Amino acid sequence: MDTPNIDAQQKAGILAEALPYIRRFADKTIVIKYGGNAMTDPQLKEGFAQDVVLLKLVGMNPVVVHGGGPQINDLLARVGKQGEFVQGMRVTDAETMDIVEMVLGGLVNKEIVSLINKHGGRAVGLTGKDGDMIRARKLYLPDEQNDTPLDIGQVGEVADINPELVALLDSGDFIPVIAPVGVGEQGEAYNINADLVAGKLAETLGAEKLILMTNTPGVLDKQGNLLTGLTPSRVDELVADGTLSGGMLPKISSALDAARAGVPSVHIIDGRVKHALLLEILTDAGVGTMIRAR
Ligand SMILES: Nc1ncnc2c1ncn2[C@@H]1O[C@H](COP(=O)(O)OP(=O)(O)O)[C@@H](O)[C@H]1O
Ligand SMILES: CC(=O)N[C@@H](CCC(=O)OP(=O)(O)O)C(=O)O
Repeated sequence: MDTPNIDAQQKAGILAEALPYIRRFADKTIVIKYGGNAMTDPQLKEGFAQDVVLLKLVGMNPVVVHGGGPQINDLLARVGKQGEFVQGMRVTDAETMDIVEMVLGGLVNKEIVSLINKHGGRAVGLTGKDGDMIRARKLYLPDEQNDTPLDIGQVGEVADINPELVALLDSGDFIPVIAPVGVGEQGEAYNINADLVAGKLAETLGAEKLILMTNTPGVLDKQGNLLTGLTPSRVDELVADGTLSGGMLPKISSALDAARAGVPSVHIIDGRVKHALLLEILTDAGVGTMIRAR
């Protein structure tokens, strides 16, 4: 009889170790935010799609919300415009909004859908306009120097999410892939930061986990060391002393809101690590930063 080599035995052992996690998360919803910065390497993108398909096949309900900030910047540059951000949010005039919608709802969304489907999943791509799913209102940013809030154009915050469409897709074994474009009362489009959509969606769907995949090992302190766990008071300190800035601001705020709203586990992880999703969900190897409600 052939003795399986150690490599195969190790693989079998690893698969067996995943069993308790598979049982624990069966039928549970996992909202995965796939950041534009984490989707640069073709091999990593393939790995991401494989992981999502695997999670679905073992009985979980992965729901993907994607970003696409760098991809929007690329198309803006091609039409001679430079992306501008305030407090981690893109200043969005009418022309920029068209490009945001084209890139997020078109290029990026369909690329992720195709990748998942190539690996045997049944992904369906949507924006928040589909089925009137993500209703938005205009977002005004606080201005520290002034009492008047800042107007950064067609940028929205989530007013309300209708979970019916996602539930319908889940029940049909489809994998929803959602672009963060919201719809206003008059049918107008709003550009919403993808972290905010993912957090609200996790809350609305009663998700078991919210995973925000980005391009850093997690939240880092001033010296660049990984902070593996964060409480709201620690986050306040890190914002106040400037340790958290740019795109990390909406991310952490969305993560905290979701944790406080009862999402049991909220993580910011490094999407540049191969199979980061499987490591996070199916092993003890904690990767990244866990955000706690208290
Ligand atoms: N303390 C911090 N720890 C980690 N990243 C930080 C921190 N402060 C700011 N950042 C920035 O936040 C970025 C992640 O946010 P963002 O660029 O919006 O990525 P994504 O496309 O994944 O949403 C990091 O690449 C980093 O430049
Ligand atoms: C208002 C706002 O900033 N919207 C984002 C939406 C995309 C996004 O969030 O992409 P990442 O996750 O890759 O950063 C933007 O226009 O870049």
